[in-house]
Amino acid sequence: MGTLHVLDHPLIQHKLTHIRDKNTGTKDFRELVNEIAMLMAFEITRNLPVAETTIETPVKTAKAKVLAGKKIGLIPILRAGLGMVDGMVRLIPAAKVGHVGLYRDPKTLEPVEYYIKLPSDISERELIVIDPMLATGGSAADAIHSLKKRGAKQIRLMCIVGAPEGVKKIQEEHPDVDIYLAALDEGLNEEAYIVPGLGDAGDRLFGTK
Ligand SMILES: O=P(O)(O)OC[C@H]1O[C@H](OP(=O)(O)OP(=O)(O)O)[C@H](O)[C@@H]1O
Ligand SMILES: O=c1cc[nH]c(=O)[nH]1
Ligand SMILES: [Mg+2]
Repeated sequence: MGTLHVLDHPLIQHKLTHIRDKNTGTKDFRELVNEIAMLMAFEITRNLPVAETTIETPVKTAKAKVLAGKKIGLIPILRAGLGMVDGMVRLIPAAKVGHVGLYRDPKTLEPVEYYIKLPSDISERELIVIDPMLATGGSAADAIHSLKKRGAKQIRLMCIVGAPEGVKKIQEEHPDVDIYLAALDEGLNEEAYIVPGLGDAGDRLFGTK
């Protein structure tokens, strides 16, 4: 079963409090989502492998470390996942970005895929699927199925707020995928919104409410 990691760094938690607040407007919401994504990226790249190299500092020859791991691919789930991309590529500038367009049908709650465009070498990359919200888990589970169908082998899922229902679904359908959250909330309401959550992440990011 994939492991659930809750990244409770104080800076992440402080910023999360602001995006939960209904009085936080679009500009601040967008900036904070990017900052949280960057901090989460910092945490989840902690174990990337490094190799030793030799460089000349102005003072002497020195052994030094460089990243030596697999190449990374970021896969935002549209729309709301887009709000996390800039923050992450500032930390991982060599990452390629693939897009999976999904929306959750408000009546059936089933994800509907409307777009997919991926780097050609996804099977050689460590993929990080990103979306601020993991509610029923339907969207993320579907996106991960799509990636696997196209050859992806190594996938992690990074969301800001998750519900236990969504975590369970991913762990059941994709036991090979580790999940990273900034917070694990109480559950879902009757419209499958996360409680207490932060409302509709896409609408709050793009001002479409
Ligand atoms: O876990 P689930 O129950 O599938 O719900 C989570 C999904 O719902 C939201 O997207 P939404 O459908 O609102 O699309 P949007 O990003 O275009 O607003 C959110 O960004 C996730 O993708
Ligand atoms: O709480 C939720 C659930 C799904 N999608 C959102 O944007 N928010
Ligand atoms: Mg939405």
